[in-house]
Amino acid sequence: MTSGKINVTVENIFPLIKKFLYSDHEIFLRELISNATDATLKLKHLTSIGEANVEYGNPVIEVKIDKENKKIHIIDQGLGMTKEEVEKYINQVAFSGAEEFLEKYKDSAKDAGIIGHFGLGFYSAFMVAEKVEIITKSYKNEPAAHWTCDGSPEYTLTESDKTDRGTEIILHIAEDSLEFLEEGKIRGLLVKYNKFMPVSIKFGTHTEGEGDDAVEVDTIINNPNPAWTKQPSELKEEDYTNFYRELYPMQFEEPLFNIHLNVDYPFNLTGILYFPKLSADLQMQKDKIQLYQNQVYVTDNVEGIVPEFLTMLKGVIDSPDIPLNVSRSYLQADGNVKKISNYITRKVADKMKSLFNENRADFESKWNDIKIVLEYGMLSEPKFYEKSGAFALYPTVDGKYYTFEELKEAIKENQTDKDGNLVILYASNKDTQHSYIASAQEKGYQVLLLDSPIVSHLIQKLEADNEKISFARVDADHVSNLIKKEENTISKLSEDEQKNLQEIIELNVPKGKYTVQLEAMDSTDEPFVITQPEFMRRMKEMSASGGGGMFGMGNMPEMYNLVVNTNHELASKILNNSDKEAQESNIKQAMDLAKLAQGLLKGEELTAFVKRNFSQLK
Ligand SMILES: Nc1ncnc2c1ncn2[C@@H]1O[C@H](COP(=O)(O)OP(=O)(O)OP(=O)(O)O)[C@@H](O)[C@H]1O
Repeated sequence: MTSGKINVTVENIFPLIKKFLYSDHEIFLRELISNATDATLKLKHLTSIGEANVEYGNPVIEVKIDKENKKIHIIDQGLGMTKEEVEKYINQVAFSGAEEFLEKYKDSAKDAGIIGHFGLGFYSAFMVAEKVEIITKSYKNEPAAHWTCDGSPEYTLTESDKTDRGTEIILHIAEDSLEFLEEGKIRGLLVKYNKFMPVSIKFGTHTEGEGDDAVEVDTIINNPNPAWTKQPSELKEEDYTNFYRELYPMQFEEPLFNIHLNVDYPFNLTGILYFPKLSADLQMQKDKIQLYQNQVYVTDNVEGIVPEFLTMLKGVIDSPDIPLNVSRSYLQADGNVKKISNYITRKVADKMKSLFNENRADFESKWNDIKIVLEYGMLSEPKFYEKSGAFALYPTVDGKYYTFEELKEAIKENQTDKDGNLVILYASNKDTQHSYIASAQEKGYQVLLLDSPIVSHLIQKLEADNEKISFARVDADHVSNLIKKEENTISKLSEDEQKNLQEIIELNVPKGKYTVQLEAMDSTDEPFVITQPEFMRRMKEMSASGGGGMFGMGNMPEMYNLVVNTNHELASKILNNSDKEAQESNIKQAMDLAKLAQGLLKGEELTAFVKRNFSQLK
């Protein structure tokens, strides 16, 4: 028997491990199963190249709970270790690794985000165990070894009579970790971390068949060959949907699209991303992409790895090339991570383009469910924006879908103003802006329906990037002014009359809230229209949905213009009415109708309006 002192300078490392890793005790199981998997795959490799002269067979990793004796066993059929190897890999190397880890991450260790990702390996067993045994037999023809350590730096190492190849780790669970002896707890951890590990993991047995045919079979926790490890050519659409179910058993909605990621140079990355139907609560949606390294689950927080706009997607990314033992800010500066992020962005753009080209009608039908992600991408990733011209859609209120180029072509004849600017009209709500949409359509204008919360930012960007193009919401001005065609129509009223009319109306309209603006328009255009100037409204919206440079704008009061058509009969009628009361009531009625069309007539005012109009019916 050998006994000795593990070579460490930190006097007693285990309490430290416990303390630092407090919040993530559960990772011990992932670490030990990873080691068992590595040992199994290494043996597979050795047998395949003829270095190990043993039968690889169909190895299984078994996890067993012995509740009575407070023990957990993790048993593999991998390559095992000789006594010398235990000495070398467990006593010396691994321990120095743990020590180095503590030295390096002492200060930042409180950042659980880092700590959980650090493969502390074998020694994480001491987070839950007061004593750990390793009984291991190498594939080489040598006696088995038995290592025991009780959490102090002392260990013993003897020979063992184990005859079958592989390693058994026995954890004597500490009093403060007895929860890990619960079957449900362990099953939960196995499903969380090991659901897709490449070697079968057995946890207990269950009965299959009934009556005389009933047999007891091993319960295998994982799917060792998940869809993302296969080639896209091997998979049918149905396989992708099935894998989505496997990933999110509680999710009942079908995904809209999937994107298979598969690259091995200059970095290694596989995965499948899904576009889900987005719920209104975008925050809830985040962090649903799972990150794996060689089929071992690492985290579902992919911030910094996946471009921000894609964090609303679901699915799996598997890459051994993402450094996880670093802080998030460092991650963003890492060259590989940057490349991975760019690759994913490009793949998503390419996929959108091919979906658009292959089946435009289908793509259009899904546009409303995916536009937020794509519009967000256009705003935040210049590369994505460049490519978006090929698939980004601009729907009209009538359900037609244009690309930006098509749109420009379709409207250039009728919607170019006298200065040569192309004016794109849009509405954000078909119902509340109905009367404005109708007026615009009467003039033969196309009206887009742009209703996502970040659209004001996108419009701003499109205007900045395209010369002589501007966007105006249909209620931004009187329809005759939205797209100014020729010099103003001549006013029927003289300048004095106009001045007079302005005063009369201003007297009857709440001060500060509305700016009265007289305009000479077609006599058939509406007499009173309330508009909301585009610029102020857009800045306010941008500020509300979060955006730099608009600081404070969100708090500005709503600003409206009251546009009065001086060529409409009503203007003359008001002006020439000598009965003050009748004049007032004409203005009041016209004003209320204008408010009604803009959705501003509410509450008490609305009640009074209804009452007044009923009484006029009498
Ligand atoms: N089940 C096992 N079978 C065979 N060898 C093992 C087993 N578990 C651990 N080892 C050996 O012990 C070494 C140390 O393991 P440990 O988990 O501490 O570190 P690691 O696996 O090398 O790295 P990591 O910190 O990423 O887990 C391994 O490299 C391996 O050689």
